[in-house]
Amino acid sequence: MFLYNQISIINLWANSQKTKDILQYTYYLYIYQYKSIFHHIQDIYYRKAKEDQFRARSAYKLLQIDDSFQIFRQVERAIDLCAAPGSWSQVLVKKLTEKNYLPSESCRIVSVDLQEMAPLDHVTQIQGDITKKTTVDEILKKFNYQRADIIVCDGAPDVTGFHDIDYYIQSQLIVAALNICLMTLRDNGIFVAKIFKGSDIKLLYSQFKLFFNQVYFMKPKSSRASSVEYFIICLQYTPKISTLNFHLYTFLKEIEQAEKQKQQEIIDQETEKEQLKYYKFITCGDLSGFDEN
Ligand SMILES: C[S@@+](CC[C@H](N)C(=O)[O-])C[C@H]1O[C@@H](n2cnc3c(N)ncnc32)[C@H](O)[C@@H]1O
Repeated sequence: MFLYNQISIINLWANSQKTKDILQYTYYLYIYQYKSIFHHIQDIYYRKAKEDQFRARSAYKLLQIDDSFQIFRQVERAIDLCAAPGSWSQVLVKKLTEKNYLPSESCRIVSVDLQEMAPLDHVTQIQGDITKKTTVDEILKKFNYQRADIIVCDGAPDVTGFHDIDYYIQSQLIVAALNICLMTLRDNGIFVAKIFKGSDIKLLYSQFKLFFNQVYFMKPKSSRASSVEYFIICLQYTPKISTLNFHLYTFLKEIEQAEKQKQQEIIDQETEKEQLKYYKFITCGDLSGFDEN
């Protein structure tokens, strides 16, 4: 009886604990939703984007970068990397239209993203990964092998919450974007990309300085103060050295890969040989009646 009472008290306590947990969870969910709705209502750029029919408030970041650096002064062909949902592409369309470079029969804006993006007039879309060489080939094909005047990249990985991993993936996107520049950007072209605060700014500066005459960092005022994002703005691309560097880099990489492959083949052959080795069968146990020959 005593034991039964104890069990029912524990059950009662556990049930009340569960209800408490559920109530607490619902409360947090409610606060979270309320906060994010409130955040949007408060956010002037969110409202402005709705009014100006931009697909995302990020459009203003690119517009503000342009206000400071006049990045669209001589732009006829543009590449938007990591473009979805497409507000930067909308800015590109707007800027090229102002200069009467659009509409045109030939392709002038190419946008790439892993995700499918709703169609946009004057924008040629590629659904692909910017870290893949095939994507670069596709971009070049769309431009009929002509080079771009500007490349923008607002790439951001799906944040895992593990800072090191997030920074690493973000930096890989920048490396991929830079590789695309090396293969598709014209002499004196412009490159703009999102970076994360906490990235090694000095290192980034010196690396990009190898390829561009001018390198700047900026946080547009439409970028939330709480966000870790910054932008790198690179002007006057100087392909002479960089293309050579890049070819040298790919050449060395190819050699490295070929060597790795060769080593792997040798290892595979060795293992296969080991496995095929003939082992003499030795019987064990009572061998008194056994004649080997
Ligand atoms: C912040 S959003 C870009 C917003 C966009 N600039 C705009 O204004 O609408 C980041 C995008 O990066 C894309 N992305 C992340 N990794 C990528 C990759 N490896 N290749 C292509 N796109 C990638 C994501 O799919 C996502 O749509």
